[in-house]
Parts: sequence; structure tokens; C-alpha cells
Amino acid sequence: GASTQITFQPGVTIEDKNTSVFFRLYGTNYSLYTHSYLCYGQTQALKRLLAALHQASPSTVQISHPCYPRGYQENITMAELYDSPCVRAPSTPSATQLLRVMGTGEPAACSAAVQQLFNLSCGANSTCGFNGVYQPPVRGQFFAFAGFYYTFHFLNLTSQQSLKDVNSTVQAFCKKDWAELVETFPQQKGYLHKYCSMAIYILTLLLDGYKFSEHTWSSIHFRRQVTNTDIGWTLGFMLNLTNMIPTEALGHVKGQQPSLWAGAVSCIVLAIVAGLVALSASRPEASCPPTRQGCAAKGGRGRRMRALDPSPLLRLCHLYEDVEEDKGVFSSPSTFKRKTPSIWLIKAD
Ligand SMILES: Nc1ncnc2c1ncn2[C@@H]1O[C@H](COP(=O)(O)OP(=O)(O)O)[C@@H](O)[C@H]1O
Repeated sequence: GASTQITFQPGVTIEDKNTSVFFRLYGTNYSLYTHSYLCYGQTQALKRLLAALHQASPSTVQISHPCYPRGYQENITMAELYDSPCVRAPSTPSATQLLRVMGTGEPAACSAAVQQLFNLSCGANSTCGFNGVYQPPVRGQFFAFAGFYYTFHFLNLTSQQSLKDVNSTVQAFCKKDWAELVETFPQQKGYLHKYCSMAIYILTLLLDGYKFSEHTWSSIHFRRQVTNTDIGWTLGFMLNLTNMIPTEALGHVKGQQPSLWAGAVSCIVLAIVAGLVALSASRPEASCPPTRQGCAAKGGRGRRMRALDPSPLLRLCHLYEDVEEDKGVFSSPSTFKRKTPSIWLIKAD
């Protein structure tokens, strides 16, 4: 609400060392550009806008607000308007004086008024943000969160809409009158009258202030969360404070070397295999197929088998009676090899 910040890794050397921070993360060094503009956060910027409109107004008690919807009215005291160090008070403010703010719903006039809050000339700097602050050209992917997200989420503009679509949505929204807005969004009363001014402030800040363009617009992601975590300055502050981001490479962070991991995994696999072998060895020995079952499929009549091989995994049974009707198929003696408890392979010796 009070200030706004931008941080990114530029593609050029940072000329102004006051705007550069060194950062080591997972064993890699980063040199980041960062700057915080005090009094340019959403709440304070819009307060400054109201004060500027008041000071430019022909009436001392009434303010026409081009960013508020037509039909919207509110009363504020001079004390409320000038209660912040970000807002320069007139020389003789009368604290109890009531001001009537009336919306006029004019997006073009709103944009012009918001632009007046920013000094957009670069001065001595080759490239700048605003108010003469050095800034290299924006580069990479950006997350726009907190105030950026709330307003764009309300306007359904968080799905990577093109700049053209964003502009037309904001223009159309800013032209809606108050009665229509209240009817369409009955649950949103708290911020409803401010969404137009907030959207125009965001567009002015991103395009004129931070110098995003039509080409770089798509690199801005309006987000509340990243990987299920709310993003905000508090998260960054806490991570930095508690050292939760390792400065060293992941290999050093892990407790064991990869070879140790491989050895441990092999041991576990071997133990499982040995366990399975032991389990099947302890199963009761299956008996040889009963006479009829063993040869019924081949039309045999009465014959018996006896176990040849004591191994529980590969049981061999020996047919020791002649197969009277299948002599051509099983010349005696024949070997029956057990495959599963119910299937027997027959091999003629
Ligand atoms: N639901 C909302 N809709 C629009 N704006 C909101 C909403 N909730 C909070 N805000 C605005 O978002 C800004 C808060 O920004 P944030 O970065 O979270 O806090 P701060 O800058 O105060 O640390 C304020 O301007 C606040 O008025």
C-alpha cells in the first residue's frame, strides 16, 4: 500500500550500485537490480491523486474524480486526506473541513491525472524507471502480486491477456456508472469504487514507470501464489531472516553422496529379493499331480507319479507307470515339471 518495488536480473551491468543486490542461491551468484519507490504503493499513490485533484479543483469543498464511477459520492475530511507523509498538505489545511468527492467516470482524464504523479523524464540516466531513478531495461519473467493481483483478479485479467485486451477491459470498466457496478457486484462494496483508479495506476506504473512494453507485457504474471504458497513481502522477509534458502548447491545440502544413496538402494533391493526367496522356500512342498489329473487331458487312465526332485521351487515328478493309451506321446518314464501349483509341464525323457 505504501511503496512499490521491482526486482529482476538485468542483462547488462548495473550502473548504479545503490540499486544492485548480490544474492547467492543454491550455489549460484546473482546480481539483481532492485528499487523501492516509497509513496508509490497503491494506497498512497491514490491518496496523492486525490490530494492533487483537490489542489487543482476550482472548488475547495468539492472534488471531481475522473477515476471514480459516475454517480459515486463520498465525503472525507481534510484531516483524512492529508494524514500521510506522502501527501503534501496545503499551507492552511482546516482539519474538520468536509470535502465531497464525486466520480465522473472518465478513463482518459483518469490516466492523464495518474501520469502526473510520476516524473517520467530520465535526467542524466541513460535508462530509468521514474523520478530519475536508474533502471536497466526489464528482463525475464515477473510475478506481479499483492495490489497488482487483487485488482487484476477482480477484472478477470490474470490469465495472460494481451495488453490490448487489458486496456479495453479497463476502459469499459471505468465507464460503468456506480448504480450498474453496485448491481453487478453487490459483494464488492469496499473496493468497488476504487478498482478503476487502481487498474489505471497499475497500467501507468508498469508501462510508463517500469517501462514494460507491448513486447514484454506477456512476461508479467499476475499471481497470488507460487507452488501453493502465498507470495508477498512478508514471505521474502521471513525466508531471508530464517536462512531457509540454502546458499550452497543442492549436492552439499543433501546428507549423503549419490554413491551412498545407490549402495543403500541396492541393499534394500537385495534384502527384498532374499526375503522373497526365503518365503517361497518355507512353503509346504507341493505334491505331485494325482494320477487322473496329471494325465486326464491326454486321455490317460490310471497311473501314478513320485517326486524326483526335492526342490520346492522346481518340482519334478516321475511318471513310472506306462501310459497305456498315450504311448506315442509319453514314452515312459516321463518327467513332469511343476510351473505353478496347478500347471504341470510334461517332458518325455
Ligand atoms: N481485495 C482487495 N482488492 C483490491 N485491493 C486490495 C485488496 N486487498 C488489499 N488491497 C490493496 O493491496 C495493497 C496491499 O499491498 P501489500 O503489498 O499486500 O501490502 P503493503 O504494501 O501494505 O505491505 C493495499 O493498497 C490494499 O489497499
